[in-house]
Amino acid sequence: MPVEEFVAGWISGALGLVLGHPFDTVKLLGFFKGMSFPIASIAVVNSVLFGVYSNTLLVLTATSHQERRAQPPSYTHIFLAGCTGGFLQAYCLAPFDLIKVRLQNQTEPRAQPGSPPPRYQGPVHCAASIFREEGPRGLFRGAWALTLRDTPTMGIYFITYEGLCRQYTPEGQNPNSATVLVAGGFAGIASWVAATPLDVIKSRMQMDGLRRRAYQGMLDCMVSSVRQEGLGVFFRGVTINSARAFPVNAVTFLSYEYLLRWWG
Ligand SMILES: C[N+](C)(C)CCCC[C@H](N)C(=O)O
Repeated sequence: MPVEEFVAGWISGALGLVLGHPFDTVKLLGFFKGMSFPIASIAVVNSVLFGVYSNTLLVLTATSHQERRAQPPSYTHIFLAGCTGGFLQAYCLAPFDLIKVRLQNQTEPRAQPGSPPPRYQGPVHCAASIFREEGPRGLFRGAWALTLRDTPTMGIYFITYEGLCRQYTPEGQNPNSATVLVAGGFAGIASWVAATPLDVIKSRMQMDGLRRRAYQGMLDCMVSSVRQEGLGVFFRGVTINSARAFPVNAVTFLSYEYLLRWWG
């Protein structure tokens, strides 16, 4: 099984993430607060995404990464491989994402002296507390919403990337850097716009129970969010998600493409 894609996915994901982190934390105090944890987690998550994507294409089309420029896979195959990658990476991402959301949501108390100390002291403490209080399943709170968010939208991600690259590249050639950056950036925006409604629900499920409110499940969370806040709730954060998505995914795809080219 080719492993280059796993390694390239890891490195490129980490590079993209450094760029995106300030956007992730923009509502909060310190911009680069908690950077080492996401870097460590992206190692697993992005390499699963790109590794599974590429190996699924290998199974579906019997072409390796190197052969795919000359024999481009169909969009159906690209979509299916993207969904498969998205599905599996969501499962790996779930505990990391839960911890990220929990930690980011407790940043405010720092500002007020005399307020109670934050519940979690850091990522390891957060994971350990959840594990102790709720067992291993607690670490997968919101995982279903996350999987639903990422499976189709990762298909959209790769289709947009490939589609734009093909549009602006002469047949049989590799896309140039400008094309890769723009296609990667728009792939990020397209998939994040589509992912935002379930992203909102996912984050609410992950915070559920901590601040009194307890949802019965994902559907209940959707219905009560819409009842209280209207349909606009599904687009909460869409602008910041898109602003973040462009640079993050431009850099991710650029480094991914070039690492694979260097390695032959
Ligand atoms: C599927 N979904 C839209 C959620 C993510 C697509 C892009 C993934 C990338 N690591 C990023 O963080 O932007």
